[in-house]
Amino acid sequence: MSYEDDDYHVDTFPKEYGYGAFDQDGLDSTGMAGSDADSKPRILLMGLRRSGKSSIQKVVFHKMSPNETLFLESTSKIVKDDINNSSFVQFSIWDFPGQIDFIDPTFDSDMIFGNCGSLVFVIDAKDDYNEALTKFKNTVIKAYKVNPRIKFEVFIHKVDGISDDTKMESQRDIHQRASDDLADAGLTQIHLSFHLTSIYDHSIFEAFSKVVQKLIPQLPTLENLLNIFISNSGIEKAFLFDVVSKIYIATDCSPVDMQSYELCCDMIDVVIDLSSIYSSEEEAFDNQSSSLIKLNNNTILYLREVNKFLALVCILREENFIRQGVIDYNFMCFRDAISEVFELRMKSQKLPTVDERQEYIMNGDGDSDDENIDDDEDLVNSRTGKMV
Ligand SMILES: Nc1nc2c(ncn2[C@@H]2O[C@H](COP(=O)(O)OP(=O)(O)OP(=O)(O)O)[C@@H](O)[C@H]2O)c(=O)[nH]1
Repeated sequence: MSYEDDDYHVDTFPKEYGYGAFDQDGLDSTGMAGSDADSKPRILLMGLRRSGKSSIQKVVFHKMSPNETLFLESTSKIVKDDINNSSFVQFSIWDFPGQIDFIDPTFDSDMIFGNCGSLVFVIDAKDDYNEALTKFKNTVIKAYKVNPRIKFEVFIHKVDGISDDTKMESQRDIHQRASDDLADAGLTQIHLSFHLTSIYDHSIFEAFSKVVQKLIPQLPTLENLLNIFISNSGIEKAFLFDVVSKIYIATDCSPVDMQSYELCCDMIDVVIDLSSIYSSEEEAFDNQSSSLIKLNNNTILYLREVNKFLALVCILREENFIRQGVIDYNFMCFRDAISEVFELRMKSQKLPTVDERQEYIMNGDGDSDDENIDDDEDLVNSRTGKMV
């Protein structure tokens, strides 16, 4: 099967329940892009050949089953993919061919890195990573020079089948060597984030959740809302999910444990699967979507639709569910607040063009974000004040 094929198998989601056709607006190696994608923050997927970049993008955003990535062909040109599922989650992912040479003077680094939100560098943990680290260093130096606001994320990838000790040792070694290389280049101030990932489990979704969250300016507002919602409703943990990709765009401040996250992901799969098989409605997920699953350990999973793209999935003790009326009422307040944060964002959001962003970076101007955050705080206070 070719990478360019449209009819790759879709895992558990109905095919039409996705982000639409895979946008193959190919870019040439000098990076000329379509104008629409210029306005959205970019996530760049970079790394050596066969490190797993295309597989990650296909599995997380296009529901390809991990086994099918074995048949992906090598990427020969930059491929961009617009993710437009909601006002909160809007970005474009650019998948770079492994062989691209960032040091080549014909590579238009201003254009590529200018509007870049995150640079995800994928390192194959099962391979010798010396060459990958050299490429990583050169890429970071170049990218940072153009745009110091880029978030650098390192995926230590393909860690399936590797023991926990070896994983930790690889992470420690890669972290140390990458930081030393950058320090030698005089870049001690750059913050790198490391994630152990595999497409064969939920780790890739978890890692991508964290990457995407850093690009959502309203994250503190969403977290704040979730904190107040769970503490008023007797809930242990709540995730605000992007339903299509199953990445969580926000959660409350209690630590995330992988098992809880996996349970919530599985619940979304169950709801969408059952709904698409048995529902008479056209959409598998709509404003009536909700579900309750009782586990055999006194725990309840409770899912509610927030809007067309987002679902809130909560984990709570069975005895706290006696107050379902309170939970539902608080949820309504929460949902209203979310939709108002949306509207505020829509109003204030005129995404800057690449040139404006360049100017913004050079001037170090950050006032508009601060104003938006103040507006969001007022909103949180007014809405959560109504919760019981
Ligand atoms: N075991 C394992 N294999 C993986 C994982 N992710 C990707 N692969 C495999 O790695 C191989 C290369 O994956 P690609 O996604 O084509 O790699 P790429 O980085 O896009 O490669 P180029 O397009 O050549 O730059 C495929 O056979 C995938 O099945 C993973 O998490 N675990």
